[in-house]
Amino acid sequence: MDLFDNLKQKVAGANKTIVFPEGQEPRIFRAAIRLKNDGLVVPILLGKVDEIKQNAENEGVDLGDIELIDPNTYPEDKFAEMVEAFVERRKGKNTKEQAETMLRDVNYFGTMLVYMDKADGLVSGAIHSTGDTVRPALQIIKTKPGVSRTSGAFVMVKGDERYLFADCAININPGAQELAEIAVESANTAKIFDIDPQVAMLSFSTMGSAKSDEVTKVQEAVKLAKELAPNEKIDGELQFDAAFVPVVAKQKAPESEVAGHANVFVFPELQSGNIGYKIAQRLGGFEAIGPVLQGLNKPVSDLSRGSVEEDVYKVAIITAAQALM
Ligand SMILES: CC(C)(COP(=O)(O)OP(=O)(O)OC[C@H]1O[C@@H](n2cnc3c(N)ncnc32)[C@H](O)[C@@H]1OP(=O)(O)O)[C@@H](O)C(=O)NCCC(=O)NCCS
Ligand SMILES: CC(=O)OP(=O)(O)O
Repeated sequence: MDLFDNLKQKVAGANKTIVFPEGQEPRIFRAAIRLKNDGLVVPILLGKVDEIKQNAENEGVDLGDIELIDPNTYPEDKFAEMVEAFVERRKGKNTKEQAETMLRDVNYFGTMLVYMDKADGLVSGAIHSTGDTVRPALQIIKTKPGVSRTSGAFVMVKGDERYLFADCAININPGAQELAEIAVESANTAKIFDIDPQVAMLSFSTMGSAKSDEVTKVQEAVKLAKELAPNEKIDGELQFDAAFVPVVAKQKAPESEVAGHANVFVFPELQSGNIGYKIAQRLGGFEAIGPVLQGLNKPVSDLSRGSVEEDVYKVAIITAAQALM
């Protein structure tokens, strides 16, 4: 079955509420209306209500009874409750005065709706940078027990081919422990997409063919990942060709059970991860859906600012599916 038909079946009728902080943006409200009409999620749009309505009218879109919330005109008693919950969660890191300012920001406000169980997930980043989109989630939603760093995965789709790439979005230069966690979380994320994970930890070296601190980091991460998840198929360090091409794998890594047929690719740091996914997308013709944030207590998804309505639609479906887990 098509990947998204399968995910749609999972979320249909579950009525998961997804908050979209960039409600005035046509790609967002168009996707939100489709998601609502298709019975896949219950959307909430944030922003200046008049602006959202005007933009929708300009685009010839009927918003119907979709919920619109402006953080600046949110009822005072509810806002005070949110401020209190935020200050409590931040445990002395932000004052009440800071909270009152921060929570007028749509990303902080939307993230608090998720934290306070008024929404099941959040999708943002069509206009905002990744930092502005995810920082509230890192500070408020936080990582699950046993996970120290959240990371961002893309599901890469072309025809029947599907792969998972990570971390393409968050950790600029992860250490070995963080990289190991990214590998384990990526294996878990792959299962959402019915990928039976075979995780390759990528490098410019295959099984010791080069020596450098960068390679040693990946080797250590492989060892730690195998200890963290002994039942997962995780191996490395592998160059991409050794990870992906059976004939190259035979030559470079004949002992590896992952080499030659990896489907989850863990990049050694963010430069290669972000560049790598965009090359596969723009030159390789793969659809890149994400980044899906892994390892958070509740689902929050970033979008590339280059995303189109269809990407928003699909990322929201994934976010709703994560909320069901
Ligand atoms: C994600 C990112 C914005 C966080 O940077 P930052 O806000 O400067 O982070 P800080 O170190 O100030 O940490 C802010 C909070 O987030 C937490 N945090 C930071 N990175 C985290 C991670 N990967 N996982 C979990 N928590 C994290 C910190 O612990 C801190 O929490 P606290 O306020 O409760 O103490 C930064 O790592 C970044 O810019 N990454 C690259 C994003 C990007 O441009 N990607 C390419 C496009 S997708
Ligand atoms: C994921 C990503 O690269 O996001 P953006 O294109 O918005 O920087």
